[in-house]
Amino acid sequence: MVHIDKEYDVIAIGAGAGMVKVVRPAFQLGLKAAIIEKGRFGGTCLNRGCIPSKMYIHPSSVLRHMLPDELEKHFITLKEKPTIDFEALRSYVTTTIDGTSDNAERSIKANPKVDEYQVEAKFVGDHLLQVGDKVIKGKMIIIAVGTVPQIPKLPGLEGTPYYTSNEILRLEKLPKTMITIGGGYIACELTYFLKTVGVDVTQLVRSVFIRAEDEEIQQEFTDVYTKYVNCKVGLTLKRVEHKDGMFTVYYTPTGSEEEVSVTAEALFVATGVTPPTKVLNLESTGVEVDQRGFVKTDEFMRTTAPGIYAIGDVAGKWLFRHAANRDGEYLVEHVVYPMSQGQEPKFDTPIDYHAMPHAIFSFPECAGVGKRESDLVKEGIPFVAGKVKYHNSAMGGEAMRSDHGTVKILVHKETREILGCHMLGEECSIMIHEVIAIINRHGKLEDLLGMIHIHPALSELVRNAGRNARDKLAAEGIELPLNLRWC
Ligand SMILES: Cc1cc2nc3c(=O)[nH]c(=O)nc-3n(C[C@H](O)[C@H](O)[C@H](O)COP(=O)(O)OP(=O)(O)OC[C@H]3O[C@@H](n4cnc5c(N)ncnc54)[C@H](O)[C@@H]3O)c2cc1C
Ligand SMILES: NC(=O)c1ccc[n+]([C@@H]2O[C@H](COP(=O)([O-])OP(=O)(O)OC[C@H]3O[C@@H](n4cnc5c(N)ncnc54)[C@H](O)[C@@H]3O)[C@@H](O)[C@H]2O)c1
Repeated sequence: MVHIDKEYDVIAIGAGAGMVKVVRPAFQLGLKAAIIEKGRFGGTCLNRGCIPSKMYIHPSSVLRHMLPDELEKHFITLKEKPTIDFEALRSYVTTTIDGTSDNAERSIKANPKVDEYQVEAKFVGDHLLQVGDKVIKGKMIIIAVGTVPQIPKLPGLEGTPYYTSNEILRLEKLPKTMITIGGGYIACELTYFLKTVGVDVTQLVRSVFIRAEDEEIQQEFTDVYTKYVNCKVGLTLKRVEHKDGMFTVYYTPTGSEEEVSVTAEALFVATGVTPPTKVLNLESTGVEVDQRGFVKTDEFMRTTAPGIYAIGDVAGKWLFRHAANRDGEYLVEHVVYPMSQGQEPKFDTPIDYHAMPHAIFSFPECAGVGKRESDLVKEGIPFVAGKVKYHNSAMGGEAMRSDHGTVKILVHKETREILGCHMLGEECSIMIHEVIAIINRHGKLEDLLGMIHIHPALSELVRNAGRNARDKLAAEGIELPLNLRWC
């Protein structure tokens, strides 16, 4: 018989979304709650993810706008080459994120309504967790342990001082030269930042960039990105050598047997993420994981063990902070709040991810929501794709003089429901939001075109893509409601 030191209504493992989105509302609703966190409060997003990366990327974008080509376009000359004080920026980033994390932890420590265990948790039974020398029990347990960098089995790599995003976001000094491995979100965002602040980077991409993106956007991203960053695309990595402080990565280009290599001072490995579920000792519970170690959950975030839930990255569905947040909000509405009222969980409406958006904060920037063109083709849904280029708008063209950028909007041919939208170009992570609102409400083309768009804001591009979809519907002889024809 296991001795139980303390019992709770709600316990979350992981102080990212688990803390802010579940444990905090739980104790605010009067439930007995505990948080277990082995590292810093705030999880990946605050300490080594979204926040520090954007704190580096934004100044990089300011600097990129000062590149001679950009300035000449707007008839500006700069007498001296702009430089970035990396040490000052690094210090600002580190102090800000560490301060926010420390404050969050301090406020939890000072709060008598919640217990904090600063250890690595592991299960010792379905509702039992070992936290240091104590065993605690939770009626409801939320696994919110996120993901960690995944390292490929590449001969010669293990034991070398390569960087992952964790180290890149804490760099004390910029390397002069660097090799990046990977073509996903992390590789493209952080390599963009490093290249812009002056690191001579070569990026090695196995097959394609940002593979989950709508194909057309992916192609334009590749065209623009590879003009900005030196990339080798389409290859098989062979091995890594670390000698005299230098990394050499050997690879064969696709279709060739000949081994080639690239050498640099630093190596950045950005080849995906993996869930840290092995240490959780899930074998002592009924919680099952899939082949990659992600916790299996249903559409109510229930694991295969009653009363145990998984949210965020570890559930392997959507690996975004805004997704983890929504998972937490859903659990509070459907399980935590009813529990605080002495009621059973409400498993009536599954979580709705159909309007899950994303953005890639690289150069170029991309954003999307809903179905891709290839999804609609595969699903046999009749649609038209309304498209517009940035330069075909007053702001994107005449004012900003954009040489790239697209907005594409996918509309159901019969119902005119907006099914997806994909963008590439300046500020598209902001522009996408009007379409998120429409898709979220299963809105139609007339909902977009009926809105008055501010002239000549960049958002007119979204409307113009909608107009293009309308014209395509009309060209196919599809009868349109009167209010659509002149918008
Ligand atoms: C470089 C980078 C940039 C990113 N940029 C963005 C972005 O711009 N926008 C976006 O939406 N997403 C971004 N992401 C992804 C985002 O960070 C994650 O989707 C999000 O943080 C997941 O939240 P989570 O709560 O599921 O897990 P996490 O935030 O990872 O939190 C999990 C916590 O659990 C703790 N933990 C793990 N195992 C245990 C254990 N056994 N016991 C106790 N504690 C444990 C960890 O220490 C961690 O603090 C980025 C990620 C990276 C790496
Ligand atoms: N802006 C954002 O929202 C944002 C930013 C960063 C990260 N994230 C999240 O973090 C997750 C992880 O990002 P990521 O970039 O690590 O993963 P990813 O899955 O986006 O990209 C991984 C890349 O590594 C490559 N790769 C994998 N194994 C390889 C191997 N053995 N050899 C060569 N290349 C290999 C893949 O082909 C791919 O290009 C993303 O899925 C995303 O959801 C989001």
